[in-house]
Amino acid sequence: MEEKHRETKWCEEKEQAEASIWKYVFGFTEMAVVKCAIELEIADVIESHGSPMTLSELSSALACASSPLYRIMRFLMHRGIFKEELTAHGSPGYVQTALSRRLMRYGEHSMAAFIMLNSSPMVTTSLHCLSARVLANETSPFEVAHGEDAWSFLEANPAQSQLVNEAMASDARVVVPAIIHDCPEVFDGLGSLVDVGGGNGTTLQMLVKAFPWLRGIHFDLPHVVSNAAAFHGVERVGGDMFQSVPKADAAFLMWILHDWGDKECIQILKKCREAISEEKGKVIIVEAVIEEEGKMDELSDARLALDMAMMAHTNAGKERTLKEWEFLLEKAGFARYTVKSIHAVQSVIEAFP
Ligand SMILES: C[S@@+](CC[C@H](N)C(=O)[O-])C[C@H]1O[C@@H](n2cnc3c(N)ncnc32)[C@H](O)[C@@H]1O
Repeated sequence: MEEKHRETKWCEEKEQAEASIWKYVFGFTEMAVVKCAIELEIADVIESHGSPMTLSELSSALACASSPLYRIMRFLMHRGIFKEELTAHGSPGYVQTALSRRLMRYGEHSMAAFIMLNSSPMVTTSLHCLSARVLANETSPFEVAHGEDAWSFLEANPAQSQLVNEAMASDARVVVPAIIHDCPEVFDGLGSLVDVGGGNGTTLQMLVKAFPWLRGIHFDLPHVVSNAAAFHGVERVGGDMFQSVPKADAAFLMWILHDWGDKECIQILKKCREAISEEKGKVIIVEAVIEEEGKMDELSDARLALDMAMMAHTNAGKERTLKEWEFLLEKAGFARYTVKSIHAVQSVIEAFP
């Protein structure tokens, strides 16, 4: 009886594998089709049409042939990215979903820039070299692919640097409202905030707008800060966080520490600790916290994929478990910390001197 049960289970597993393997055979295709939809601005065109849009209306708006467009839309509809509804004349038309709105170039919660970055040759070439890192731990796939580390490469390639900054900004436009909504108390009592590695300044602009009592200091590498737009209430400072961090009541680090190994993180955190005020000071870290087995949620896949991205694009960066965060904070001399979950891939960790 038990033998029979085992055999049935094995057959079911084999059948499942036959279907699941195609997900990997065509894994990149899904990304390529979504990238194609972003390049054509399909979601933006359907959004501005404002009602179900027929294939012929869509193809004339995009000035393209209807037959390849039909096949692209069939693929995207099958994945639930667009939906079909009848037009006022009873013809089938395409409409947006919450997911397709994320593909709009100019939408409020657009993640188009992040997809454009992750499907760009700069990113995919280093992902192709992931095995080099596994075979020799010190090897950086990014360096194997591009001949230098990501920061030197980006400094020498302004167009690629812009691609990264736009991608980060698109994530910031999603996660910063979640922070403001889910834990506004984090900013209570603070007079000034330095955003360490603030990218193109999007995050700090949103924080200063939401908490107008904050004086913002946008701190990043000189070539990054010099390309960021000026914003009322925000001072721009170029420098190196490994040397020193501008003084403020609190330091804010979003998607910074996961770029670095433990030794560098401790160095950055110590510089932040020196920069903040001793009484009301704190360091606010916005990063993923990898869950222990069995405590996964619907964003766990994204956090683990991000860890693979860190393995591919940085020398020693990684996503960290709570125990690993605790280790870093203790080594950097912080007395205590709290962790707040928000509706995002990241959590908010507050570390106090
Ligand atoms: C992944 S991006 C995060 C950007 C931003 N915090 C966000 O979440 O949108 C990492 C940032 O760290 C900055 N960075 C790298 N090395 C740095 C250094 N030594 N000093 C200051 N900033 C640095 C990069 O220029 C980049 O803007």
